[in-house]
Amino acid sequence: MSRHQYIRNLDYGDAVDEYEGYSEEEDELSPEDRALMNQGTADVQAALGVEVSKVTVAQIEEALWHYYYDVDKSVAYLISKFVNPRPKATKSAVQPPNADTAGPKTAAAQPKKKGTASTDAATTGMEGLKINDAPLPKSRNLDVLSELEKSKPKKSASFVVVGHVDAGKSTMMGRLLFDLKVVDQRTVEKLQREARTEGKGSFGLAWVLDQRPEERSRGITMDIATRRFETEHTAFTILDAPGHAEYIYNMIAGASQADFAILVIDASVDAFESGLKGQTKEHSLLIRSMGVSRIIVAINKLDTVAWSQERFSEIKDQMAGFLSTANFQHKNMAFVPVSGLNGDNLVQRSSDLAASWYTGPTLVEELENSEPSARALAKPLRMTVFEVYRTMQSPVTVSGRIEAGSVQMGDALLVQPSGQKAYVKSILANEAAVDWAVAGQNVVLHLSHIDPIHVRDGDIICDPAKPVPKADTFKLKALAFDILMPMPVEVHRGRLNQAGKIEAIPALLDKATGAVVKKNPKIIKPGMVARIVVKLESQVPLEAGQRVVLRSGGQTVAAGLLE
Ligand SMILES: Nc1nc2c(ncn2[C@@H]2O[C@H](COP(=O)(O)OP(=O)(O)OP(=O)(O)O)[C@@H](O)[C@H]2O)c(=O)[nH]1
Repeated sequence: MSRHQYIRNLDYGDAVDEYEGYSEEEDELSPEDRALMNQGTADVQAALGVEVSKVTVAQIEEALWHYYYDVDKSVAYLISKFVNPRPKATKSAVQPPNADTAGPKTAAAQPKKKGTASTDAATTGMEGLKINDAPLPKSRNLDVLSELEKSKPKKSASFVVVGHVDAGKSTMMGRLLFDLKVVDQRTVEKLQREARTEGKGSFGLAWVLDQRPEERSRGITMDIATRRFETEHTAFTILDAPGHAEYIYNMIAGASQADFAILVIDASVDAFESGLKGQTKEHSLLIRSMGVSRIIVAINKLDTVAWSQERFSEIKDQMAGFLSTANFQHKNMAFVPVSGLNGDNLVQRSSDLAASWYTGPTLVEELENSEPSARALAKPLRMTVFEVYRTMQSPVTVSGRIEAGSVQMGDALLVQPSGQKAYVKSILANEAAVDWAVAGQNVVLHLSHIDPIHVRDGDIICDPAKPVPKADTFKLKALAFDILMPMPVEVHRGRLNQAGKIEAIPALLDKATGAVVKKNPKIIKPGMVARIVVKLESQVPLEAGQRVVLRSGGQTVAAGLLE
């Protein structure tokens, strides 16, 4: 049964009216939803293991309701909220991540408590259930570009953290957040204690980002973890990607939202060499194909080789050579020697005497030196939906990054591929309610006048006057990672995954100029660039300029730009 079933079956106006008259005794859920809720509660309790005593059944039900019975998301939320709560906001310049994306508000989870008839609908979130009978949100018809010009907001940038499995990506980001005081000492010590208890002593810092029980028990990242921090000049969003080959589709989703990348390399004996054959290479090629041009290479775990400058230089030289063949320009590469575990050269320069040979920028300084990609401010609105969930403000709340254009309160939007209209009730950017937001910002939109069944992770929200078209066939200018020929493939664009096939290869192209070298080649070898035609099993929102990755048999076979 669909996770949206309860919402879909409701006539929202009636639901609110009926709500007034329900008695205490009635079960607030339909039998199907009660079954889903009971099963979900049991699954969440099992996943929480020994931590289950810290969470009540009501809190579990709230989380399940909010996340449409998604057990993983509910567990991640409950852990961050009740098992390892974040510290209260400090006066530090560094801001905590967006609270609205972090999970259900208590009141939001109450809409089905039919017995509490006297409760104010606005405080229960019931108001949010009226989908088609509420008045349309009012627009102030702002000229967003001139508002932007006037407000001169802090620069915002997103970066994806990639690299071979176990290179130390999550540990480094956990440590960075700790050193920037986004995460406090008590929380880190607690995570370290818990990690030790579970025989994962070295993963305490990584658990700041890896919050799912399965991630913790396996010691690997499985999905993108998003956290936010601010420096003096920039509001950054971290997209911590999984290194494990099995979860590469989540890494692709992260890379598609990034302005630049941190590539983490394990410098310890033999680890760099095996990583280069594995995800180091694949991730570098992928992020470049996804349009990321600035790369900061964090050469990590230098504590394990006594801060050998020779090892750093050896890795730096090999990586610079490899990255330039992957089409990164030397001026867009930076190399920082670090120990993510100890915090050397992340926020503060290393105090280890053995590391004194390095006098260059720290990792954070290199982040500050990175220019976000040019924003397509004047283009029509395009926003890829990262996640859909319920909040007190709206049963259809979406988070994601505005890739092009702008959005303001009261705007009418079109959701593709469902083709349904929605309106913007309110907007959150950098945790604060705002009247408008522009390309490059990660935002939360509270939508009205749309049923949640019509909005999915990976959808595109666009301007109804200039909608993104839907298609099931597209032409791609693709870099081959493997041999290409007419064959079945999986197509990845942001969060969207679709089965399809390479239907034709009309041309082999010159890598530098894009000119046709040969018409209708039979196969394309790795490293070549070709124009290929891909057919999908169903229609999805597609337009020129989108970045797409093709995979087959568990391998990335090509990536490129829609023509
Ligand atoms: N000695 C040392 N160990 C480190 C350092 N950074 C990470 N580690 C260890 O390396 C292991 C893997 O760290 P993670 O942060 O989980 O690695 P990851 O790259 O995020 O892993 P995946 O996301 O699953 O690919 C853990 O045991 C860490 O404690 C470091 O700078 N020095």
